Formats: sequence, structure tokens, C-alpha cells
Amino acid sequence: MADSNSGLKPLSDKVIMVTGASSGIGAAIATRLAKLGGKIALVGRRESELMKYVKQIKEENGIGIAVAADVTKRDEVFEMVRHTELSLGPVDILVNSAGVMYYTYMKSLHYDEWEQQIDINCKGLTTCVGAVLEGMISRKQGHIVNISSDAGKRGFPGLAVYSGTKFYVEGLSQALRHEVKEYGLRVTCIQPGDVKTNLLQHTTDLEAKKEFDGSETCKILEADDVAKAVEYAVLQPSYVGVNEIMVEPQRSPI
Ligand SMILES: NC(=O)C1=CN([C@@H]2O[C@H](COP(=O)(O)OP(=O)(O)OC[C@H]3O[C@@H](n4cnc5c(N)ncnc54)[C@H](OP(=O)(O)O)[C@@H]3O)[C@@H](O)[C@H]2O)C=CC1
Ligand SMILES: N[C@@H](C=O)C(=O)O
Repeated sequence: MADSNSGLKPLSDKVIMVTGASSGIGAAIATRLAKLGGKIALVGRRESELMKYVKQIKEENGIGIAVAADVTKRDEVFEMVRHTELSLGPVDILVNSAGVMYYTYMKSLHYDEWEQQIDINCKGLTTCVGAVLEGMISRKQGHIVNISSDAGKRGFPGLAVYSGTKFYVEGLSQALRHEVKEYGLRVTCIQPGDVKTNLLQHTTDLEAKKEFDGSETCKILEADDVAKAVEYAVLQPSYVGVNEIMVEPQRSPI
């Protein structure tokens, strides 16, 4: 980390890859960490959306590139890391924010939506971790930040498969943390409650959404509230592991 007297920003020696950066929480994390000097690779499938945030970062004199990739495709994930490392340097921090959520009753049997959540939230995240792990271990430094959910700590009715995917993220992160501690790597899980983003837009089981979605009953979080938690985790000195941060609307704790 740059010291406060050097004039450098605190993340100016860091290359940071943020998946899910074309929208919501990922976009807020990318723009916040860019202001702290991080060189950001913004990843998502919609390049035009990524470019809006790259433009914003550049207008604020930051460094950002758009890397179009689908995290469910292993070849695209490897290429996204290769391209980032050629353009910006080795990845120091990976933030896994790409994800989808569908409210649905299990009895509605929305197999395609179940599979998409598992493919993106579990398999996609795992592939992204795999793609940077070898490099981080060989350099003996790195930080993986997984955007989990409070649904990774408690099963939410109407979100059974989604909750399952986030319990997976928690389990993987906990085990990985032990495996990589001897190499100096850190693994953080951020567990947000409801945040104002596009996440809810994809739900098709409107009966389940009506019954279980409580996001209109109180003031929910802004994406930047979650980005601030990520900032806290990545700015700690290397001997400090911020393993979990749960950040929820004050009126709806789990
Ligand atoms: N909003 C909330 O209340 C909460 C959200 N979370 C978690 O935060 C994360 C971000 O969600 P949020 O910002 O709210 O939702 P958004 O819908 O705003 O953002 C989702 C992001 O994921 C990306 N994405 C989806 N599928 C893929 C894919 N196959 N490959 C690459 N990128 C993909 C999208 O990009 P593109 O479409 O361009 O590919 C988009 O950038 C998720 O993991 C979610 O589970 C956790 C707790 C609460
Ligand atoms: N707050 C969570 C579930 O309701 C989430 O959106 O991940």
C-alpha cells in the first residue's frame, strides 16, 4: 500500500479485476477503487455498459479498461485474465460481483433459472478464482473479494437456490482462506442485504416475488454502501484479514 506522505493514492500499485462491473454493486466497486488509484479491469458481458464506467473513470483521471467476458465460459475467463495482465499487469485483487438472483418457489420448477444461478454464482465465481490463483500464489500476494449475500448466512424462502449458491460462496471462501494463508493471500466475503440495483429485474415468478421480496418495506442500501465495505477490506495492512463484512439495511437484519 502507498504511504500517505508519498502523494500516491492508496491503491495506485494495484491491478484490480472486478466482475459484474457493468451494473450495480460491481460498477460502484470499480469506480470507488479507481478513485483510490487502482488500475481496474471491468468485466461483464455487455461491453457498451462497461464502457460507460470506463469513460467515467477516465474522466476522473483514473485507469480502467473494459473486458467483455462471460464468467460461465472457461476460455473467456482465461482470456479475460490474460488480456488484463497484458494491459495492466498481474492481478492483485479479484472482486467477484457477477451474479444473478431469481425469486421463485421451488414448487414452480424454474429449472433454467436454477441452473443459471448455479452456473454464474457458483461455477463462474470458481472459474474466476482459479484463473488468478496460480499467479497470486507464485507472487505470494493477492486478495479475493467475493460478493456473497446475507442469503449466504440464512436461507431465504423464495430464494432457495439463490441462497444455496451464496452458501456455496461462503463455504468455498472459508476453505480457500485456510489453503492460501501460508502464501500471504486474503479472502473476504461481503454479505449485503437488499441493495438498490437491477438484480430483481430478471425475476419471472411474480407470485413468489410479491410474497417474499421485502425490498420495498424500508430504505435499502445503495450500491456504494457495499463498495465502501470493499474499500475497507482491501485497504487493511497485509497482516489483517477482513474475512467477512455483513452490511444490511438497518431495518432488515437477518
Ligand atoms: N442487489 C442486492 O440486493 C444484492 C446483491 N448481491 C450480489 O451482488 C452481486 C451483484 O449484483 P447487483 O449489482 O445487485 O446486480 P446487477 O444485476 O446490477 O449486476 C449483475 C452484474 O453481473 C453481471 N453478470 C451476470 N451474469 C454474468 C455472466 N455470465 N458473466 C459475466 N458477468 C455477468 C452483469 O453484467 P452483464 O449482464 O453485462 O454480463 C452485471 O454487471 C451479485 O453476486 C448478487 O448476488 C448480494 C446481496 C444483495
Ligand atoms: N439480500 C439478499 C436476498 O434477499 C440478496 O439480494 O442477495
